[in-house]
Amino acid sequence: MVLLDEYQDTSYAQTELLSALFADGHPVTAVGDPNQSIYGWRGASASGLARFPERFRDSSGSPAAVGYLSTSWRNDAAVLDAANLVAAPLRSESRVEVPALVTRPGGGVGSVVATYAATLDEEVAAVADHVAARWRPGSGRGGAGRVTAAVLCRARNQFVPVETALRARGLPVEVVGLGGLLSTPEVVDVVALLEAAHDPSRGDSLARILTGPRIALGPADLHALASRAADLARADAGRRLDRHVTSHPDVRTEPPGEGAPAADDAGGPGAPTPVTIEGDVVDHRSIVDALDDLPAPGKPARDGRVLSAAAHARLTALAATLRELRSETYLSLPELVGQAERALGLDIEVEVAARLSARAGEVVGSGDRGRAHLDAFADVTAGFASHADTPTLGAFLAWLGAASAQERGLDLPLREPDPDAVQVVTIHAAKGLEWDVVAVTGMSAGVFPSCAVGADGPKDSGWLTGLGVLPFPLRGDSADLPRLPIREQADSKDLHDALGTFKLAAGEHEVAEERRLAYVAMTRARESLLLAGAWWRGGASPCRRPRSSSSSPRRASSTPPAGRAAPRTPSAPTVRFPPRPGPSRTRPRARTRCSVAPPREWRRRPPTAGRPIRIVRRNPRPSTI
Ligand SMILES: Nc1ncnc2c1ncn2[C@@H]1O[C@H](COP(=O)(O)OP(=O)(O)OP(=O)(O)O)[C@@H](O)[C@H]1O
Repeated sequence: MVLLDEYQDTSYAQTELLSALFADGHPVTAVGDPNQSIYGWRGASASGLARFPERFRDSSGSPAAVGYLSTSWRNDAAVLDAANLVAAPLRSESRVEVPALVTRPGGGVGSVVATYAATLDEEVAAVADHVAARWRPGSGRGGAGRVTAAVLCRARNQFVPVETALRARGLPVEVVGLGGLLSTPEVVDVVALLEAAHDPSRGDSLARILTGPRIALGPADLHALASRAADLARADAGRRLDRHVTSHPDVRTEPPGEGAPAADDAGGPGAPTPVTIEGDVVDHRSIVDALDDLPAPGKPARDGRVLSAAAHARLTALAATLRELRSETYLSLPELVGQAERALGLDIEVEVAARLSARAGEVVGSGDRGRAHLDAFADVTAGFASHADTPTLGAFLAWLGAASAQERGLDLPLREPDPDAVQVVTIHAAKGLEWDVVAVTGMSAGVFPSCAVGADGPKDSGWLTGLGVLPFPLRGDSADLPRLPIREQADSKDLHDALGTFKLAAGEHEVAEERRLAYVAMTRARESLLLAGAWWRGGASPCRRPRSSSSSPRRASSTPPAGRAAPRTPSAPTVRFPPRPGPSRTRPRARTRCSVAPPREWRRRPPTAGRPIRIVRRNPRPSTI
């Protein structure tokens, strides 16, 4: 018997493979929820479940039998109501019947709270306050009294403000997933040191170490180091030019003196120094080179800047550390990472932070999480070393760079979440997990849902732009995807119209994917769910005009397909948003007229302006939350 779990995340190619293996009447059971299909961007086909009975017929040749697991054993009533409300359009448009989930017998009432703040800072503050008021660590055997909590983010760039706000309230925080791990301070330092050791052009990585607590260079010393790099570059250029012009009579040389590179850089006292053009030397040497070739103590650079004695001593020690790391490339990757950790003194630092936190009764530095971050990174390193074809430092750093840059692809949970820490996690990485208290952040139009919204509704370019998307006509599940019938258009006007129609359909497709993501996020909560957004968010163009609710007629249609039962009307929670900031309110830090809209396309009913927070249901029984 073969059990295929999370079948909604299966791609067309995987279905073909599985069907080649097992579709000959072999007993196969697939379990999945099309409303939780959140990997469409990497080829998963939400309609795969609908095709399963036909593809995997039983031994008698009949389509596979379908059964329903419609009881939610996790979510309390209010949480489930809200999740069902968000999923209602998905159910009505789905090719496979998906009954709304019902609460378990004797399930709790639960609560759903929505808050819409003026700014991002206020939003994360509200989230942190909400979590701090409910989260409790386990006490005694078996973690009695424990209330688990997590903050779910649509994108990793939301992690830092959330984590900062949680830590400010003394909460232990665990950032889940590789992407999150790479943003923890300890791991950032280790990676920066390795990058500086591996690649002399990574002045940016070295700057992180130089300005961190260990080296702590001030602006004047940083400037002096940059001047040293410039001097080295000039000396390089001079040497190159010198070689080049030995037979060129037009190039003038001048004796060393005021304005010349340091003598030790230019071939010794008395050596002629060619005149070079300033623009030629820019960026030829980085501060990594300068660190490797420090001037003598107290010796000024050509522009007169000089490293302080303390800075010179610390930089000399750091240069020795980098040289040592470079000379240890014969070590295995995990050993090299361990060396970098010790070279930075992180092993001692995290231990001290843990002990100070325990003694003070509040979180100092990374509290007791620093060691866990470093251990998790050691696991990642070991995993890479054992699986990669070329487990070199360069390959590892390139892979980490891709993990940082990719918003979703590599963001997998690395280990079981710590039950006594508040998790900060992307929604994709939260799939399959559950907590007593869940806060979903960034629920502002353009952030979550992340689709662009035009005057006619959500729009998306689908496969038309960007090389990362396979053209829909080439996909095996193209029948389930928006079509662009280019060949059927008679003229450019028709083609233009067809493009517009395609972009709207692709926008709807995108909204459906975001809606499934919201459904996944909301169903992670057992008892308490907070939905949070903000009118004004950071970023270059943070403002959008608020849109009317369910503005797209196509999406607003809740008529079920012919022959299918109408979905159960959910007992919709009423959530109100605060009134849109009036013209007298200006965006903090940047004066703009417009504002961010709440995710109205997720709701059937227009919100009524009013109080910012409404408790959906009150829990009449005593609760730990
Ligand atoms: N029959 C049951 N009785 C009591 N609790 C149950 C039962 N089945 C599942 N649960 C609990 O309900 C929760 C959800 O179960 P499970 O994780 O198996 O569901 P799921 O469908 O895989 O969830 P999802 O796909 O949404 O992550 C878990 O805490 C599990 O222990």
